[in-house]
Amino acid sequence: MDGMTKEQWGALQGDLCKTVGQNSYATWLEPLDFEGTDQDGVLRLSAPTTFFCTYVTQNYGDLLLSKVARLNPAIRRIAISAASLRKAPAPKPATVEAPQPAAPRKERDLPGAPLDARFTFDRFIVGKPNELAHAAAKRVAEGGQVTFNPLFLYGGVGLGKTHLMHAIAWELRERSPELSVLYLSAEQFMYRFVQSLRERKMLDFKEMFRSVDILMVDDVQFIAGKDSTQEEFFHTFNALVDQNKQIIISADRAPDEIKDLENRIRSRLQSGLVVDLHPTDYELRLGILQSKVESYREHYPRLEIADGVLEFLAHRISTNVRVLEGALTRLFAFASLVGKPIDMDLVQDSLSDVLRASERKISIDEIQRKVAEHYNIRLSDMVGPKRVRNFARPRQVAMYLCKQLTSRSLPEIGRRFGGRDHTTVMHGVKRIEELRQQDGQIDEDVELLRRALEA
Ligand SMILES: Nc1ncnc2c1ncn2[C@@H]1O[C@H](COP(=O)(O)OP(=O)(O)OP(=O)(O)O)[C@@H](O)[C@H]1O
Repeated sequence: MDGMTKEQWGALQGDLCKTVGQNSYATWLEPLDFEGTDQDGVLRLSAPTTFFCTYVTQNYGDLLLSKVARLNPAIRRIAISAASLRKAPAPKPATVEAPQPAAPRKERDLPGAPLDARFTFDRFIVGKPNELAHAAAKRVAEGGQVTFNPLFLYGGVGLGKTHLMHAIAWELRERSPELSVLYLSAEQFMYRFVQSLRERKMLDFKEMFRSVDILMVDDVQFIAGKDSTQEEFFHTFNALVDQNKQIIISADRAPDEIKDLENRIRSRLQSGLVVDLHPTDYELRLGILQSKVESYREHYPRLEIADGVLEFLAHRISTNVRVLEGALTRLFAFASLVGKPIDMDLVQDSLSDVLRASERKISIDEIQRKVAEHYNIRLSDMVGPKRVRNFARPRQVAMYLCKQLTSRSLPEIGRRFGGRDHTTVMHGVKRIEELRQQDGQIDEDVELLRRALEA
């Protein structure tokens, strides 16, 4: 059997990304370079650093080997070495070995997608924005009589739809191993369907989909505009509902907002329970970060996180949870690579791109106006020279919020406050930080203003 080619390695990338998720892929797998294969079935990869090699081998070695071996059974081992050391004498590459002889892989007979081991209910943090979706998912996972069919979960990118679906599947598998649970994406459904048409195996396809006890289809918006796939999906759907089998669907929007979806499918999708995952709020983001830190401790037991770092990330990265997780992964990796604690300096160094991309578009003007309004003072007094307490305190609050909510530098903020020096801004920011600890009223004011500005 021939060795693996660079093209084959390239062709695996999409699949790897899907399996481990965009962030982990971009952090750990995308930087791997294909180096070649040896006669004795060793696939050689290189990574940027030694730490990287060890980390990837320990955490992704088995996954890589199983994917590679499936594509090319001649590969029995993967060796990852650091690119910078490759030419140096004999650094032992981190390796992962296939069991000898390779145990025959037990293929599942259902064509579902693999479930992510991390996506369980235990690891799903519940907050106001997702409590309804979580409760509905939990109810379905408890099995028993089918009460709402289908369960339709929807929400924006990275808010936990796939996590909840996998969690349902894990729990059902554990509670009722006899049930056949099929989880797949709408894209895979279409792929199977087209393949069966091409291979003239439609009967097998229909039989297989109609024989499952629980069908879960992720990202159903994908079939919009794909007429024959919709048609087949509709029949599958009806057949299962008729047999009182549970269906769980997810999408990035509500059924009536999915364009190019046949009306009969739309109304079918709406006929059960439709629940949405709302955008995360600060408390939920902080909870998720705290729980992720706990799970990272297994890999990085000695890393310290300075006070305020998680709070800062939860404030600043509000787009989606995936980005939040990616930021934390990068911070931990960076800190352990450079051997430094995780503090605000490290955050600024290692996450500048993420922070820029997720920066709120809150302007200094807006902050000044809101704060002046809140304290009932004129805008001109906020930026004017008067130093009386009535103006100075709101001015400091506004400076503090400018520092927290925009990426403007201290000198720039100073200029916008009537040409003040950056040390004045720094002093103002510090003062408010102290007052927030000592004075409940100020703390409440600042929090209220922050929420109003972010709303
Ligand atoms: N409430 C939560 N608690 C813990 N982790 C969460 C939570 N919500 C989302 N996540 C994590 O965020 C990441 C993205 O979630 P997931 O893949 O489920 O998003 P999605 O809604 O399916 O997004 P997409 O629309 O891109 O498919 C996952 O790693 C998931 O574990």
